[in-house]
Amino acid sequence: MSSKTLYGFHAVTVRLKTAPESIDEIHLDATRRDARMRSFAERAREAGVRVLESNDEQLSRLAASPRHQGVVARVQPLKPRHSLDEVMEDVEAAGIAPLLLALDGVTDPHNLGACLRVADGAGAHAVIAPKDHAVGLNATVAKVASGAAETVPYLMVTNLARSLTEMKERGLRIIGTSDDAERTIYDLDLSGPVALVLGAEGKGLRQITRKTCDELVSIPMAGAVESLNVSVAAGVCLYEVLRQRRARP
Ligand SMILES: C[S@@+](CC[C@H](N)C(=O)[O-])C[C@H]1O[C@@H](n2cnc3c(N)ncnc32)[C@H](O)[C@@H]1O
Repeated sequence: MSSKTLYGFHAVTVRLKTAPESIDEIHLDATRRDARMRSFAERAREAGVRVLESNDEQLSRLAASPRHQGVVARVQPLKPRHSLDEVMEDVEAAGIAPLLLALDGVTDPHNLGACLRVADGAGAHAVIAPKDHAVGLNATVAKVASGAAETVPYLMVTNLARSLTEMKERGLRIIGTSDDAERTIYDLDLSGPVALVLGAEGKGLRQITRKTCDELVSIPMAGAVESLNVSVAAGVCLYEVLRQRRARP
């Protein structure tokens, strides 16, 4: 298996915590010797990972980005993410209501990274996207996700509408989001099994996706702009689910 690069303090820390055996080596900026960096290097060595010192230029080259925060790791790709079946089995075994986030064609790696980060924060069990119309996991996504690309399964499916229908058959309520919907996310009881569906940056939800949803809801917009960034909208909706579930355990 060929190695790939992971960079950024949080992204590499999470990989070190969850799958240290997948890290070939970690390159650290030799000029950054603060306590956080020293303890990070110590943890990596304790986990049996080779730690090398590099300069800023080498790190930028390795990461193919100047935003490496002094930490670049060469890692083996993790085993392919779980299938929807595996995710649902885990969730059902844990006896909790599933919370999934479907992204209908998000193409910007920063948006996907931010969606994964907020999905992790709100306790979502997976993020689902169509294979053909969406950005895959890459180094930018992993960096922006701050470790969440390692913790939240990102399932790329052949046919999103079919996968949403399968979720429906498993008892999930499929809630699409669109700024033109009459009901708002605050009008729904979200304590049961739920999949939230968000649309692409420019086009929003595709027609076929809209039709597959059980209902469509909006997030109220009190100012002049019509819509929110997709990751912000994901945050509002996911945290409304979390708020309701915490209020009604
Ligand atoms: C930038 S918006 C796309 C706007 C696009 N012009 C449209 O027609 O939907 C990306 C996605 O974020 C979600 N979103 C953004 N603002 C929203 C709002 N006020 N209410 C509901 N969903 C919203 C929707 O899922 C939307 O498809």
